[in-house]
Amino acid sequence: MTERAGSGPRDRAAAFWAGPLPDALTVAGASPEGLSGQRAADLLREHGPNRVEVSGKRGWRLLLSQFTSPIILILIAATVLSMAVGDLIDGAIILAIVAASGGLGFWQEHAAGRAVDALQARVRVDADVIRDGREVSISVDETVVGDLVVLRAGDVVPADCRVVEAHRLQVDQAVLTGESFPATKSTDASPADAELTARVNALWMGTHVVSGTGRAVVMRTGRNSTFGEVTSRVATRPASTGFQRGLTRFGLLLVRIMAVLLVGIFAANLLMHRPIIDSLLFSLALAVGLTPQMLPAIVAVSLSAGARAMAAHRVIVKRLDVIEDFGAMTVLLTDKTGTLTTGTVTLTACLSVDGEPDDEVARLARINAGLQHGFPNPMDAAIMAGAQPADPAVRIAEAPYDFTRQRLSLLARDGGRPVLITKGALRTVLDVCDTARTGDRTVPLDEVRDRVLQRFTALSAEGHRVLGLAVRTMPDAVVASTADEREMTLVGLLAFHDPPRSDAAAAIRRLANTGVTVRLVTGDNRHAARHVAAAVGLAGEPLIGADLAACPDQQLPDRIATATVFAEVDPVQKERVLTALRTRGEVVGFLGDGINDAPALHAADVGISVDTAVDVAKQAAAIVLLDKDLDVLADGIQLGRRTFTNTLKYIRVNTSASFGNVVSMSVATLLLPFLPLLPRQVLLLNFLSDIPYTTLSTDHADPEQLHHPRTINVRTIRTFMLVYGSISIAADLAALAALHWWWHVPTDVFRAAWFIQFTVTEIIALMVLRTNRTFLRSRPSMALAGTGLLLIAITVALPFSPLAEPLGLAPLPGTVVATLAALTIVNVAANEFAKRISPPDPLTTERGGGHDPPHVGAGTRPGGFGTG
Ligand SMILES: Nc1ncnc2c1ncn2[C@@H]1O[C@H](COP(=O)(O)OP(=O)(O)OP(=O)(O)O)[C@@H](O)[C@H]1O
Ligand SMILES: [Mg+2]
Repeated sequence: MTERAGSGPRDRAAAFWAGPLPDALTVAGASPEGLSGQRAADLLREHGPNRVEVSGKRGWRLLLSQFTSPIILILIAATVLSMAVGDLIDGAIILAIVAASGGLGFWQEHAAGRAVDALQARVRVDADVIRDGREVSISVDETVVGDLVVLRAGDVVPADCRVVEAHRLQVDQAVLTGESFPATKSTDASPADAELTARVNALWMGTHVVSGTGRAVVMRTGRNSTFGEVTSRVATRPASTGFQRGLTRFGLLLVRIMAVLLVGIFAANLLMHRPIIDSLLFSLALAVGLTPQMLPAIVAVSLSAGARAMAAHRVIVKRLDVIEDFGAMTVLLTDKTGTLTTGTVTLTACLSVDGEPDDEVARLARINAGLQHGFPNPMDAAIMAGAQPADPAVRIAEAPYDFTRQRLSLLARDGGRPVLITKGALRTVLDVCDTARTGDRTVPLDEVRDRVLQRFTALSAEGHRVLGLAVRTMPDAVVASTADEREMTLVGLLAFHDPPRSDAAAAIRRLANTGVTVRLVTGDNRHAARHVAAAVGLAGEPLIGADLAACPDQQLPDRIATATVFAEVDPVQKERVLTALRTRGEVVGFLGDGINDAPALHAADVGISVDTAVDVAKQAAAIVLLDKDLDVLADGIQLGRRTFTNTLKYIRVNTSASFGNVVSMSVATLLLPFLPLLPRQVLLLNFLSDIPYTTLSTDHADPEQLHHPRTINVRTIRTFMLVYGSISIAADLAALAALHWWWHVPTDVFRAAWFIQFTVTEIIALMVLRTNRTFLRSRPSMALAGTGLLLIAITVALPFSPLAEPLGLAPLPGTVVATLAALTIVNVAANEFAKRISPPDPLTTERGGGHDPPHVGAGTRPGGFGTG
């Protein structure tokens, strides 16, 4: 990646990885002692928060965006043109209605955005920096150029930094580079023209520390960072969630229909020698009626309402657009420790190779756990719990724990000589041992191997987590590397207890009852995995990491089809399992809290973490649970489905009544000697019928609508459109026939009557088609019913009001009112009848056999872009 020339801070910090460190510190205005709190505060005020701002238009930009759709722009231009040639009043009315519609959308979206900002502030991702000479935790947003950042495993790299100090610092850069193996960082200089991956002394915003420790100085923040640059360059990337992709396809469908109608109606009107400007405005007004221009506001409002409802259950939604995918989730893949188990690990036994309790094993374990400098973890904490005052052993060096090797080695001076003490998953410890200590003797490992494995299996099957412990004396050693983990002597086993959560089984059953299957994926061994799985009601033989590794990508989806438990997997395999499930057409949620869960959290449709998780997991997650409680997940899923169901109601009105109205008007232009409605009436109708949508997010859903995972399905929308659109059109044309050919009403009465007719069909679509039940048996929310009635009242009153004159409406005679009322009853009956044959909400879950369009975007996850 090459740096673009420019000016300002970007330019000064360009190629900050090249050249001597002191120069870089000067450019950043940093010192090895960190910034003062005052200076940092000044910088923050001057340059703004360290944020990339992926989306979220606010203020003026949001307001403007309500008017920037091409069709609205053309309409405004045409109106201004009509005003120029004389029709001032008419034009002004049109502009007023367009402004009011835009204002309504803006107000809705704005309020929704504000509410969500407040919620999201409840989950904070921290950075540790040196301020005024002391280490403090601040929000990642508050880091400024020049800050000295302290980094440990599990930390998020808050901005682009230059390394000042590194101890076996390993960083996962997959977010930027896609490479799944961690990169080693050091203070070594990099050439100015080095590739991104070759800049060993640079750290990038958005990446995270996998192991080791270090310090680094912030060189670029926010949008000046490489991550910010990449993100803004791909700002127009395709919608990321399944639901968003569905909406996009629905939008395209409408645009296509609209284009045909627009041209058709305009041409027809011209052929019938109607005034050009009027015909143009009429066609444009119809086109506006067909574009679901309230959709962004509806979606924003219902998502924010959903997020607020979830917050009441202590579930914080960080990325709003996943709410619907949350409701669509078919598989929940979960980590073991702390989610299915209580996460409070206790050390229950330190055993010799012969299976006897052994103090020496306990002592060695404490040296290993107590002197390690890697990240804090429950196993080491359990070993140290209640430990005696410090052992005389002295730390020399360490080969820190990593998730692939699954071992932790500590080199210590114990009784005068350097000893390498290694503990880890038994399987991986045995790999590096060739002898074992039994009694006072050291014997070849093979002599005891079977006995050890039997004991290990028995302990694991009882639900213990078992580690192996091995030693090797290393005279004169001053460093420890993973290569030293060889020719070791097994000295014993450590058994830990971490009981399954008592509520897990019930929570899993509840999820299963609502169509979500839970699958377990863990780094722990197969026996322990099997035990915990059985305890929480998940059956099945575990599939092992080694089996996964041997399976090529193309065969993986079939291989994992029936597996419920995955054991002995490393972080990369967690992600592979997840991706394979998505390829199968599943909508996959991933629940995890460790550094090793970050890749899978990124790759999931719905990444879920907990507030106590490491920072990187919290950052990667789209949803954060404030309590480690599986039951709230089921609640959250219900809310996601309700949000989805309500959004679908809007789409349904749009595709039946609104769409039907447009077709009816197009047909009417051919049948009538005059325009069926004036352009301003079409726009007003459109504006007024938006009013009930402002309360749609409060609506109730029927229990059966929440019972299964839901996804948007363009095919069923098309069927729906055909059936219910036709009914609506038939009703409109029946009204037309009665008004024009039977009653022979004058033009303005006709328009007033049709205006009411159209509103009524929209209300029917909203109230009748919101449920598969008979409409009287499904109660709408008070707010929705209220705004619906308000809309009818306004529409019926309009022709009798002083506004009737400028709007071109006239009062209706009683006979016409009676006809419309009768038609309405027939219309409702027809819709109810159609519901028996073709339910408006088919409640199906679309799950393709791996080739289904909803998942073609599997590779384009947020954050998953290449180096460009
Ligand atoms: N601090 C440690 N020292 C030595 N070995 C460890 C340590 N932590 C974990 N291990 C070993 O590595 C294995 C994998 O643990 P890891 O935390 O990577 O898996 P995980 O998938 O997060 O597990 P879980 O599902 O239980 O959360 C453990 O079962 C254990 O054998
Ligand atoms: Mg874990």
